[in-house]
Amino acid sequence: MIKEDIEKVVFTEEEIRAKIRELGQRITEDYKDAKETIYCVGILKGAVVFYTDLVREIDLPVHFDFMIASSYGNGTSTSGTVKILKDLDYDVEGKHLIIIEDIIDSGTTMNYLMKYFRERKPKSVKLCALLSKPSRRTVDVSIDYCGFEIPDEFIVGYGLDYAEKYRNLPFIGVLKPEIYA
Ligand SMILES: O=P(O)(O)OC[C@H]1O[C@H](OP(=O)(O)OP(=O)(O)O)[C@H](O)[C@@H]1O
Ligand code: HPA
Ligand SMILES: [Mg+2]
Repeated sequence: MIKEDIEKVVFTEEEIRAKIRELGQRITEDYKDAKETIYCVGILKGAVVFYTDLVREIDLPVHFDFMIASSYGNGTSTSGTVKILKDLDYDVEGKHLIIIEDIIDSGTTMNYLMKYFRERKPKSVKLCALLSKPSRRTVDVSIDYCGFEIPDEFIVGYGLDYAEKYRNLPFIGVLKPEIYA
C-alpha cells in the first residue's frame, strides 16, 4: 500500500478541498467581467490533479490547454534545465491566461515558463499555484493565487511525485526517510 510509505500528512483531502474552493471563488470574482476568453493552462504532469479540481470551482466559461514541462527527473532537487515536452495547442495572443501549477519550489520552472508565456502576447497572465516553498527560491516568481506556503520539505501526493510514484495519493505528505535510501 502506498500510504504506508508516508511519514506524516501535511494537508488532508478536506484541507485541500477547502483551499481549492477558496481559490476558485477568488478567480471567479476577479474575472467575472472579463471580455476575452480565459485559458486555464495546466503544467503537466504535477498539476493534473489540482487542475481538474480547481477548474470545477471556477464558475465562468474557460478553455483548457496544457503544457508538459519537466526539470526534476527522479531526484528531489531541480536539474536546473526545463524541458518543454508539449507546447500550448492554441494561439493565446490577446487572451487571459491563468497558469495552474502544483508547486513553486526553486522557481526555475515557472520563471522560465512565465517569460515564454509573455512572449506570446496574452492580454494578461496570472499564476495560480497550490503550494509554494519560499525558502527554496533561487529565482523570482510572483504568485497571484497561492494555496499554501510550506517549509523546505520534499512532499508527495495530489499530483506531486517522487520518481513518478505517489501522484495518486489523495492527500499531501512527507515520505519516510528510508524511501530515499
Ligand atoms: O520551482 P521548481 O524548482 O522548478 O519546481 C517546481 C516544478 O517541479 C515539478 O515538476 P517536475 O519537473 O518534477 O515534473 P512533473 O510536473 O512531471 O512532476 C513541479 O510539478 C513543478 O513543475
Ligand atoms: O517537494 C516537491 N515534491 C515533489 N515534486 C516537487 N517538485 C518541486 N518540489 C517538489
Ligand atoms: Mg511540474
